Amino acid sequence: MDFLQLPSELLHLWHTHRTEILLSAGLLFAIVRLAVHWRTRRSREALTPPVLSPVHEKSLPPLEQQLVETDPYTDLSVPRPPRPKAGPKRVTGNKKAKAISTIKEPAIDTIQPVIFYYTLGGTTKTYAEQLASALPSPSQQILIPECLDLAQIDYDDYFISPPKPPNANTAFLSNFLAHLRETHHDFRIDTAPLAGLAGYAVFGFGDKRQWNTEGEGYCKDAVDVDKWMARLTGGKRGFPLGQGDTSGRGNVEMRVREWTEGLTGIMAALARGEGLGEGVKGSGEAVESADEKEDEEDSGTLELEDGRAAAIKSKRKPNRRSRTDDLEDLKAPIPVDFTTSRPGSTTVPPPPKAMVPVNSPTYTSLTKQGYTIVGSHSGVKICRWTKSALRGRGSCYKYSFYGIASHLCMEATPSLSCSNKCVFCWRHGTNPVGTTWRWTVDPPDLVFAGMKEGHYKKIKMMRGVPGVRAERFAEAMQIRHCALSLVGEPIFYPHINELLAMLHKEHISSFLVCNAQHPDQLATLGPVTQLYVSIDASNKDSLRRIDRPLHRDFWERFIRCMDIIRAKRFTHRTVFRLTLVKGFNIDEEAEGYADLVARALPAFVEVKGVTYCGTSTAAGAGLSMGNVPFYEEVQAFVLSLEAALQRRGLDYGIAAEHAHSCCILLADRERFYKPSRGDEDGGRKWHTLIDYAAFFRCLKSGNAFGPEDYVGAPTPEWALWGRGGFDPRDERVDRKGKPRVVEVVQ
Ligand SMILES: Cc1cc2nc3c(=O)[nH]c(=O)nc-3n(C[C@H](O)[C@H](O)[C@H](O)COP(=O)(O)O)c2cc1C
Ligand code: SF4
Repeated sequence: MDFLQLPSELLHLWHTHRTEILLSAGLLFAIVRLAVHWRTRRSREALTPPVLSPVHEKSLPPLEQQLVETDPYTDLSVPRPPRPKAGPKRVTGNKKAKAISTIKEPAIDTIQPVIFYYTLGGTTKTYAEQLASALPSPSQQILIPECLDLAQIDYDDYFISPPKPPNANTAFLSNFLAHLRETHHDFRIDTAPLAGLAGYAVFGFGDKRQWNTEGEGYCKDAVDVDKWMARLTGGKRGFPLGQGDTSGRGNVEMRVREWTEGLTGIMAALARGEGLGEGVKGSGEAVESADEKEDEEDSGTLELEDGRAAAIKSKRKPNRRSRTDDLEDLKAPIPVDFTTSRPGSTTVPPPPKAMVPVNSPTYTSLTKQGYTIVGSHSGVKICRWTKSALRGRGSCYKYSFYGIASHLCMEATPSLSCSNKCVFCWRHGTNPVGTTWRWTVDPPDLVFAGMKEGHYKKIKMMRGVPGVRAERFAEAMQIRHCALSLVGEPIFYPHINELLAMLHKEHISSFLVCNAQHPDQLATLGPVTQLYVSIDASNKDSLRRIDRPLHRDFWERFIRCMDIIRAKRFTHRTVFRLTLVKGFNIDEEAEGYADLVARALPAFVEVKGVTYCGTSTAAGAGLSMGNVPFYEEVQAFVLSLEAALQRRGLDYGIAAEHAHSCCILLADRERFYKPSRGDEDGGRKWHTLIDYAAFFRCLKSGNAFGPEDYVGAPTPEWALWGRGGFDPRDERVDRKGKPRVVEVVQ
């Protein structure tokens, strides 16, 4: 063969045989290759024909027919419409978003699973063989799995690329990785030459005694193989990377089982013709997307170039109102009190209607923002921290303060409607408002079931996202915490107590946030794991300016709520949540906040810098980036609040911080700074974590109980005031997904 023709020959060969290269995956560990036979049965040749087998150029469809958009929801079995005849160029419709991959997936007829492994000591081989026998029993669609030792095969037969591996054992793996990398970068070969595969998944075995965290190299090669396979397949990650610790300290058998079950599920879905399912494809991009732009309860902070942290919400384009905007929204800014009807009024209230009707602009808008609307008035959405935790990149501040693992947390609300129009709320123009419940009411079991369904569906969509770990993914399929906040006012929902009881019955903890505008509902609220009340200002004028409440008697309602919180302090774990907005509610208000604390005596006071939402409503309220406090300013405020409390004889101390979220926690020292249970001589420590199991035990007992009965382990060292609050076991990344050094806030 003319050497100069080699590149074009290789390219030619690739285009001829790409369709026969079926499933792949695996390494060190195991990559599952699912071979694909075309529905047309035109080319039922050998899986990996010899490199120099005859080329039938015309048997390939034209290249453009292989190109489709990478819409995970695209039904790939639907044929493309015929190309229109050539004519004058006409530009119609919207510009399409850039697709991740442009290679058409074939309709799957049969699946040939192939397990590749690489082993030094034999462990991986044993697991690979176990996996082969655990996969679905062979059928017409799923064939007997092949188990291949990467040291024995020719890469070119499976992972197209020129270099051959040497025989040396230890160098083998890095050669394999180099092979994958070179294939990806080889200009003669498509950047995603394995895109014809049905999918792949990788499992790595590591040893945590020596390589404790991923940062230190735990399962490093598997992480790399997973990344390269994502690129070579154009994002065909079938299941998140699995990892097993063979040191004897981790439950490796369980990890393998979870991963195998996940893989089996995907293969079954492929066999049913559902492809890799709904979700975001593993992009395998060099810069992985850590840039979650959507809004969520605790949107993160941006680190500024000078090292300072500020709670900044990425700027979003203001929502343009359509002419058909929901009437609720148009009414919203006008403070109308529906609760105090004039005596003798003859107005007949209109019949109840759905709060968020399916065909309303509000529904469309919320859905576009990523909310799943449940029934007619509830919503669920996975927050960015849940996504971040699934990828081992850190949980929200509630993990540092109270032990909430974000990947186990569901963020939901049973009432999308609220009675305030807070200036910093990023849902303006989308959520309905009102002062009384005047909508149809969905039963709590429907609300609960819908929330769970919506949440799990969204979690499943994370399956192919780069960096998601199989272990966390499997754990996330069991909700453990529920943050009832999101948008709206949860205690507005007439069956809130029943809903809470349903959560607790399934051992899902509840954090409920209310806006201190519904004293009657607050007074009758049943058990909640942690009860928050938003304290957005320390005096009437400031509250009016910030929260823009719809109730005329908003201040009286607020004060009544303070007294109820005080009365509940021995039955509920109460928390004041302060959101600091520079120029609105910080300056000289520490004394006012201290008075409110003295009145309500909450167990905890969380102080958080506002996140800027950049909406027109916020701008209209005079809010700009200048209103976002720097972390140093939040720190200074907390110190002055602590001093103001001390002056009132209140023993609150600064317990913990999460600098990344611009959030600091004060706690009642008398109740939560004490020796650990069973270690009375160990000295006093902050105990802000929650013992969730104890909470459910208390509930089950049927006896009266209080916050002291479910105090958890001491607050972790890294979360204490002055330590920053980022779990060192998680990898910290910047917005481009690059590793970042954790800085300590002094
Ligand atoms: C030469 C060598 C290098 C290793 N490097 C890593 C590593 O970088 N990260 C890790 O988590 N484990 C590492 N390990 C531990 C292995 O991944 C672990 O012991 C695994 O169970 C070995 O599987 P095997 O018996 O199939 O070879 C290494 C082991 C050997 C022998
Ligand atoms: S508590 Fe849950 S919903 Fe709230 S930020 Fe944390 S993970 Fe997200």
